[in-house]
Amino acid sequence: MTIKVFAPASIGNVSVGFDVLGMAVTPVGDQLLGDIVEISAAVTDVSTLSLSGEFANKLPGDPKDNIVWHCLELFNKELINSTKSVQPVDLVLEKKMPVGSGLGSSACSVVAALVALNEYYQKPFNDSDLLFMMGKMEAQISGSLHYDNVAPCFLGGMQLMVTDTQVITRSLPTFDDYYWIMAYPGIEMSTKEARDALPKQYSRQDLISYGQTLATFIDACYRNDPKQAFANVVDVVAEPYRQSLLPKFIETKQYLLANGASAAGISGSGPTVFVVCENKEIAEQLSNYLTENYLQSPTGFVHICKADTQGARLVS
Ligand SMILES: Nc1ncnc2c1ncn2[C@@H]1O[C@H](COP(=O)(O)OP(=O)(O)O)[C@@H](O)[C@H]1O
Ligand SMILES: N[C@@H](CCOP(=O)(O)O)C(=O)O
Repeated sequence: MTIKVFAPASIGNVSVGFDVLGMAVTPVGDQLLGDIVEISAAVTDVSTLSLSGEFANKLPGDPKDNIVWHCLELFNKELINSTKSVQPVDLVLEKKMPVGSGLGSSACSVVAALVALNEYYQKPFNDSDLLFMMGKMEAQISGSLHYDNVAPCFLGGMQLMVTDTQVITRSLPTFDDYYWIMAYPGIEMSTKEARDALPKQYSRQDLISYGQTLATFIDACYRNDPKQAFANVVDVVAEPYRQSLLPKFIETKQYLLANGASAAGISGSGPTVFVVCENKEIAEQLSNYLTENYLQSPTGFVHICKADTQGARLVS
């Protein structure tokens, strides 16, 4: 029996909710933007991990340093803790997501691996157990615990991290008519380094702005008021300190907002930019602009996306 799980790209923070808001995205059409993990019974009596896909060559040379391998180790430990027996498995990671891209690349691998393992063992763990494990793995990679990529990648849609540690995340209504452009310029930005660039403390004014814009955004989501929601996609926590690390970001954002974008910002820790568009025509125009002006290497790409409402899923 072979099981294959796909886990989608996501926008960490969505600008207005640093570390507490994230949204999964999927390109319009039938392309899959995310990672795939395949699992089957091991051919020998030891587990293995092999890699394929466009960005496999960007991952650590030793598969045991891969986050997917760490997921296997954690999952096995949890199985043993719940007195279940562990079997050797062969894992294959199809690394379709660029690393250090701001598209939740490590989250895609973590989520696909843990969901595939859970399916293989016929669901010994529930969604909360899995989410805890996903958070642990993401923290190991980025240096601190944040669920804003793993939660939407796993569950789909827009997710708000809540203070109840048993619940962790709640789904928010998304604006289904809107398009989200994802423009990855083809350069790397380490999440850990981008987190280190942030101040340790913020002013009272920033604190008030953060609370007010996030609260207004959530209120607008529930009232289905896209104009108010997207007017509040403002980042006082990360963007002011990260934008200078991202070549062409400042002038690109200015152009996008002056030419029809409802909102734009850094996806996760960058360098990917996300752009919210109220219709397909604007999305196509701005996506052409980004292709011509924001891409900086041949591995860059631009996708017109919608919110991915499914999250991690079995694929054939
Ligand atoms: N399967 C994997 N997917 C992505 N990164 C991985 C994986 N396994 C190990 N890594 C390492 O984890 C780090 C991920 O970097 P990070 O900046 O957090 O990426 P991203 O923001 O795209 O998730 C890199 O050093 C990368 O080599
Ligand atoms: N909230 C995190 C999100 C990081 O997302 P990634 O896609 O860059 O890993 C942050 O902004 O540091």
